[in-house]
Amino acid sequence: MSAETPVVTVSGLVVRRGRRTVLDGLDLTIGPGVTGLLGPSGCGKSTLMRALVGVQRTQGGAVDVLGLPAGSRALRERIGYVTQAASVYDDLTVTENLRFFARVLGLGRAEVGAAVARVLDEVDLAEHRDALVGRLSGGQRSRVSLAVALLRRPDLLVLDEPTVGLDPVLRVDLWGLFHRLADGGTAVLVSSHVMDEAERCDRLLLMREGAVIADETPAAIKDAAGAATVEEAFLSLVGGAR
Ligand SMILES: Nc1ncnc2c1ncn2[C@@H]1O[C@H](COP(=O)(O)OP(=O)(O)OP(=O)(O)O)[C@@H](O)[C@H]1O
Repeated sequence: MSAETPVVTVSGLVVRRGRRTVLDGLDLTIGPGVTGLLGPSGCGKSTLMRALVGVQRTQGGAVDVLGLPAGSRALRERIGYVTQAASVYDDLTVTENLRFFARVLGLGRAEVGAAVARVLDEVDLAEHRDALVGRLSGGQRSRVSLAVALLRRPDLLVLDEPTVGLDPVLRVDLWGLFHRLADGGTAVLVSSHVMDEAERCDRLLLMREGAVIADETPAAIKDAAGAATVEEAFLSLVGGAR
């Protein structure tokens, strides 16, 4: 996929959840590399991610992913999605979890061993392969969920706040991993409400109340606002929008 081809195109997206219009005519594109989706709690990041992976009912507009409408069957194996909720089994080992999910995801018996070995290596968990997931640290558990999402070598990886609750060292490790995956050709979309993580993204989408208020590299966002940090830039953009 060329650098110019958007991996995701969202046009005029409207999503209501309950009585609230969470996204009201949202337009954006997402390209290759690591894109950060940042904004305050409740601004609609998870809702947008759900729409991209095709699990969110929408009331208008269009979402295209890898050239297909979001939710298309053909996209299932091309998108990896890690939610905030734990999705792996505590009473199974890392390898048992991965082998189980590999089969659920439809990998052939002959492919499972190689796929499990590859993802263990990618998320740097090979030495914990026989540990029960329930005995792992928070950061290691997040990496098991991530490993599950990598089993099918996704073209797009959607990660909803993957660094929540992790200590700074683990967060840095995880961002290193996102960039390695992006270098390998997987477009990575990561949400966070921690503004200092923004600096680690190739590109940022800053959201506020269901709208994108900036869509640029971290450096360009800071330059435009004359700010030293993305957090300062965000606050100045929010101030300007009032
Ligand atoms: N199941 C639901 N039913 C009704 N409203 C919902 C539901 N889930 C979320 N919302 C509302 O939709 C809005 C956007 O929520 P969303 O989870 O997309 O935000 P977010 O930016 O991901 O927040 P956070 O950073 O806290 O995860 C919020 O106002 C929330 O209250």
